[in-house]
Amino acid sequence: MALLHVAAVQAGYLLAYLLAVLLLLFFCYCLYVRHVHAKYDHLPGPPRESFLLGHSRLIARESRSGRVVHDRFLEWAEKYGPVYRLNFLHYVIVPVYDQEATKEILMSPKYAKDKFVYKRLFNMYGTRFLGNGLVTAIDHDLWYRQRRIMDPAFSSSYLRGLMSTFNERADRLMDKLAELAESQSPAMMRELVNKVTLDVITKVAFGVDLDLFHTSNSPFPRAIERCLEGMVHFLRDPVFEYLPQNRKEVRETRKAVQLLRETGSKWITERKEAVQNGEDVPMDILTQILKSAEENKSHEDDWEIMLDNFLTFFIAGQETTANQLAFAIMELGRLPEIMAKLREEVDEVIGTKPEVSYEDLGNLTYLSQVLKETLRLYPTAPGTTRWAADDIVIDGIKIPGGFQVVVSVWKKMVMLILQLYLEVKHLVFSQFSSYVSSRLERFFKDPLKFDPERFSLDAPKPYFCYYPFALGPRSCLGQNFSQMEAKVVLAKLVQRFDYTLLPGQSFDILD
Ligand code: HEM
Repeated sequence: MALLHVAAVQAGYLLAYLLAVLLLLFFCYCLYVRHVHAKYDHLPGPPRESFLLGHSRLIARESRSGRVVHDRFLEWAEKYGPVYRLNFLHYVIVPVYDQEATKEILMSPKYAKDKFVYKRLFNMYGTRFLGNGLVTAIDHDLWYRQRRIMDPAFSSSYLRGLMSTFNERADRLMDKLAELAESQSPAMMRELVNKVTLDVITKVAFGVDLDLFHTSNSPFPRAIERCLEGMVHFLRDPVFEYLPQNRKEVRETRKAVQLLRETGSKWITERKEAVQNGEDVPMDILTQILKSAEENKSHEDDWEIMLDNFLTFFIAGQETTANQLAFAIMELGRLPEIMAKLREEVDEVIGTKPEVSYEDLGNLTYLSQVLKETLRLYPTAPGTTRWAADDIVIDGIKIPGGFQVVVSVWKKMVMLILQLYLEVKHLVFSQFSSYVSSRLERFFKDPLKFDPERFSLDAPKPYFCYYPFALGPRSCLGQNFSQMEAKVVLAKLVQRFDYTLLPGQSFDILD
């Protein structure tokens, strides 16, 4: 009994010690956050809602309410100028809308992608998601090796060879639209262009014909949508996954990621076997993904990295172009004069030809302008972020660089030596929103007006304020691919159909 009493007293002391240490650590952390605030509070910015959570609850609220979070960033950019700050714990986010700083940061490999956003996408809700794939790789060497191997699959000579696939997949959409027109049924264009771009990417990237216009139960469109929605909530709302009302969404998102990774595993295995059996395989993205793993033999994680890239192309290569097409179709439906001008060009360049050729693409200049203007108002991948390691001056304001401290504390406690390594990473990162930049009056006059003339050949080129494909070494690898595909689809649509938008629908952007 006495022994038990002693043990209980000792356990009580231990708990008290532990609590005291935890309180001390929390106190030190709060001091640290205070120090970070003091260091960056000379930057203008909206008032913090909370000492520790900074602006994150406001952003999460905005996201949950269904409003476009970027509109809030736009308001702040208009109010606080080309550089301001936002806080979350010990992180400082610095949105940048200064052209020279945009040029310096995005064009230089010195500024790596930041860990706060991109490391977070390594796993989503505990399941490996984009891992160390091309979009999310932070380590320069790992990224560079992959990019160098992937480049040939996006060279102009390779892309030229994809014209027949672009035409053929676009024709499937035209056949479907003809069917709908015949029966006078409405066409849900966002859904339909999604099918085209998914059909295209799976065919040209992985050699698989999903034929979504004739397959009604493919799980892939929904899985991709689920991943993208999940990604938005996961990035914006740190507590999203812990709220009971979100359990179903979290579970479905995990399942969607698993489905895509399992599909990747299956298709990669089949391709590997085909290569081993000496079969002829296309020099497509899947072949390049296998090559990058071969060159990377020392990397124990190569299978997982192949899957990371499989997911990266499956997702990055599809929805962005589909949404660009959907927005372009919407604007053309709303603006008959622009549609008439485009039709004139398409009639002149394509006429009644059944195929759009590679040479035709260069002559469809007004169509290029329409597509560029679409991405100005509706950038379908709205931004990027970079880690600012060193001090930088933006618009005359000095912004101290991020630094990393490693604090080592060791303490003797109840017969145990507890060594506690506490790594406190203080990250400052610059955020570039193409959505905000393109909607600022100081860069684009009358910014909400859809006007393709902004991109006519004799108009001044936007100077580091228009970057729907990002800029510099980490810019979009699929830019030319996507714009060739978009041009073929839109040219064929305009060549073959007149359309009007159904009345009563909303033109609001879904974030
Ligand atoms: C309208 C269509 C598209 C838009 C607006 C777009 C936009 C972007 C943006 C903004 C980035 C930078 C992302 C970041 O920094 O986080 C990016 C990266 C990337 N995109 Fe695209 N993209 C489009 C289509 C495509 C397509 C069709 C593919 C592939 C077939 C693709 C493959 C990639 C890859 C691999 C990267 C990572 C590049 C790197 O870091 O080396 N994209 N894209």
